[in-house]
Amino acid sequence: MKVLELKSVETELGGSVLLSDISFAVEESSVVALVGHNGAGKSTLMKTILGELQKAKGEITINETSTQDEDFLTYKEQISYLPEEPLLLTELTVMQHFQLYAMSYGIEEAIMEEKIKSYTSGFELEDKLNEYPESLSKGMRQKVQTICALLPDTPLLLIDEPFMGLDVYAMDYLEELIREKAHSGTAVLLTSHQLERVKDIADTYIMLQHGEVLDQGPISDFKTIRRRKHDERYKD
Ligand SMILES: Nc1ncnc2c1ncn2[C@@H]1O[C@H](COP(=O)(O)OP(=O)(O)OP(=O)(O)O)[C@@H](O)[C@H]1O
Repeated sequence: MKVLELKSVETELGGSVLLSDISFAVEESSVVALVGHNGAGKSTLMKTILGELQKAKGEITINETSTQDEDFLTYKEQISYLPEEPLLLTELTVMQHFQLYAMSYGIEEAIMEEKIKSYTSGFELEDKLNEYPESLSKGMRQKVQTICALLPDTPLLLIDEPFMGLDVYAMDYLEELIREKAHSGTAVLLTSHQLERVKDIADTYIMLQHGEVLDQGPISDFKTIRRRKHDERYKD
């Protein structure tokens, strides 16, 4: 099933077209990597899917029925999002952030507690539950935001630069969690510049350039394309 489908989506901001004619689908239980140079439009596309940026044209549908234009609340409830930069609230502790996310997605208390225990142990944050964001390191804040996004079991998980600021152990653990999510049915769309890591977890890729889809296909093709470009550059 197509958990996310975009048809000819266009996004404008301040009179300039940032995305044009974007069409693709993300299937259930799959991981799709959104790749491209700085400024290619990856974060803009994530924000357009979330509805933080309003699309000028096209259609975005979740689970083949819920369109962004018709019932935005139902549409939005089916998405969990990990932003590129942590958006933590200064007045809430780490635990209160988790509770806030769990409550807003209606997660049962026992399930929430079990997940928090498991994720905080995996990310080595068990002793930080009563701390405020200002007393955490950048990587720890990123881990807190990551756990918030992983708590709900939504059909679609959007992750913008998941590995940024994480140490290698946390990156490996997150990679494992993303695989688990996909295995249990979640459709994952992630952006990353860590191409070596991405090619191990993604099933397919979408390459953006200047706000347009330059290329898309199975991740095995992406490896070949990259190798060919690398070989061409160094053949002399
Ligand atoms: N608030 C904004 N107002 C105007 N233009 C913007 C705004 N945000 C982004 N852009 C422009 O949109 C284009 C795409 O930016 P975007 O942040 O989506 O790129 P990206 O692929 O996520 O890049 P990176 O890899 O650096 O994170 C860029 O040309 C950028 O200058």
